[in-house]
Amino acid sequence: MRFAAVVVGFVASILLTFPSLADVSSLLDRADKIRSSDFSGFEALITEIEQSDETLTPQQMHLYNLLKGYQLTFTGKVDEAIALYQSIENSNASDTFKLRALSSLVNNYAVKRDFYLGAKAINRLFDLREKVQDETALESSYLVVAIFYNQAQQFSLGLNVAKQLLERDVSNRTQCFARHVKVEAEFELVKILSDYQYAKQSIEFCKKHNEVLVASIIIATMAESLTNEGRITESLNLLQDAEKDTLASQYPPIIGVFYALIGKNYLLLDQPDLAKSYGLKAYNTIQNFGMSIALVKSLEVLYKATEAQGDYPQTISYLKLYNEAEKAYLDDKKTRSLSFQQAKYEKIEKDNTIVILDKQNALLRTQAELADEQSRNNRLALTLAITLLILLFLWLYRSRKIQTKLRKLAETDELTGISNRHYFNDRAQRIIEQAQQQKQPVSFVLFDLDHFKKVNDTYGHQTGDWALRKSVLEAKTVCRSIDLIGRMGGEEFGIILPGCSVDEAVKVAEICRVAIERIDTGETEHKFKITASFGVSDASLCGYSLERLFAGADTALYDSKENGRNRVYRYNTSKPSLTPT
Ligand SMILES: Nc1nc2c(ncn2[C@@H]2O[C@H](COP(=O)(O)OP(=O)(O)OP(=O)(O)O)[C@@H](O)[C@H]2O)c(=O)[nH]1
Repeated sequence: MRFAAVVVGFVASILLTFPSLADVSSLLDRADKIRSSDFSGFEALITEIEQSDETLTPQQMHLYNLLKGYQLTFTGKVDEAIALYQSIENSNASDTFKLRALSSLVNNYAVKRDFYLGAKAINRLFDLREKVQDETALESSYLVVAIFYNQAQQFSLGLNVAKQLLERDVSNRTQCFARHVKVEAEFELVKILSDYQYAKQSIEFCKKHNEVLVASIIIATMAESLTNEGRITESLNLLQDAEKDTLASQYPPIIGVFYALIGKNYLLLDQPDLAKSYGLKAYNTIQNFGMSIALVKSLEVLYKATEAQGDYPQTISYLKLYNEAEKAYLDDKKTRSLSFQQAKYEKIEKDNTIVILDKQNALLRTQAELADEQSRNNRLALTLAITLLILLFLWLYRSRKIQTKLRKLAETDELTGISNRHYFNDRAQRIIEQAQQQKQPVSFVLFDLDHFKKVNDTYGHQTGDWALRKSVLEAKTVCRSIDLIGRMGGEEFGIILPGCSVDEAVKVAEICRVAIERIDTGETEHKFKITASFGVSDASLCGYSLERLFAGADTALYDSKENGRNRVYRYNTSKPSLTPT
């Protein structure tokens, strides 16, 4: 309690006046610098800022709010200060500003003795500290936490943070305060200091850097430790040497402790009168300051001194007051510790919940990743299957094409593009069978180019090939789609005409003969005549047999050749069916 107020309230008494400053920004910076060393100057600057016409930027507004909060705390408006700091914490201020606000919040909760909310603010402060680089804000946050821990009776924690702070390159003021926290924590843990040398150095350090009040507090701690060890005279000397400085601080809680400790030492030296006078000094200093350890100590000295003096009525009244003050003090101590523990366990519970949630999230993430992986695998498998299918399809298509090509090659006469004899026979056989089943007529025309050897011999083999292709083309033009034309070999061709009687077939043959006869050979650059001789048979004459139809047509063709060529003969007659035009 005594120290929380010191942190926010200790100021130098020198009042500085400032010349009118150029802009709000420099006013804010100056106010920030002098706030703990010159409170009056600081307040003057705050008033100047408030009266300025300048509009504050958001950053300047955050700094102004921080400083305003400091002013509110110092003037006892702790609740208002807390509300302001909370608004900074929840604003869009930078992390450094937020850390400063949180440090001040912790400090204000300590002043308010609300150790539960203070401990909760410390948890938020720890989270934020990771993100802040500003050394001054960090240093100040460590110091506030260290002091808060001691206030909350968590001396091991206070000692730890003070040690961390002393390892850093901190300001002299912070070092002095951290040294005090360390000495106090060590003392409170075992009630006897182990290192008086360190305590002495700390007193000297703080005095050297004008932190006289903090030096007095360390002196009080050291003196109490000496008293506890039975080193009464040393304790008394230490306290009396520092009495003047301590009185100059005008800070009742520490003056009260000093007097009470001197009184206690006199008690132990069997000097109850002196003990009582210091006990009274202590009591008078502290009695209106509220509950404090100084009050408890002063009443203890008073009831023991009056008891030693034999003034029992006084002893009873002091003892009554002592019991009340001690009970209140112990209750307060217990409450501080419990409040802190409650916040601590709530944090542990929250952290555990976060750990569980994190684990659940990790599990969900793993499941999602697995599902993702599975769907990726499925997609991959599908793509692979589709690719394989496409490849298979392409392969089938290609092999089908090759097969078709091969089959075509096997079925087709290369030179003319019509069916070769083998394929012609196959298909003709089926057409004839079908005609027989349907009792339909079917005819067969066989034709052979005349004196073709002479064409080859006279105009060359290539011209002969041309004549063969051209004759076939002409023959095809007279054929219907259901007719089948094929090359029987050399310059001999056959046509199967399903549904045609021999008379109709003779007419078709005649048209074909005329068409071949009319071929213009000009494009070969040779002028010659192409003619062909025809023999026609049909199923009514030869029966439904390819062999017999062929033989019949061949006989007629022979007759045609024998009787002058370039004519159409039908089987079984001795005269030509039609004469050449
Ligand atoms: N240019 C060419 N000539 C062929 C082809 N196949 C057969 N020949 C020729 O056709 C000619 C057939 O001659 P021949 O059997 O004596 O019959 P022709 O000369 O037509 O006499 P006739 O049939 O009695 O009118 C031969 O000279 C063969 O070499 C071919 O694919 N191309």
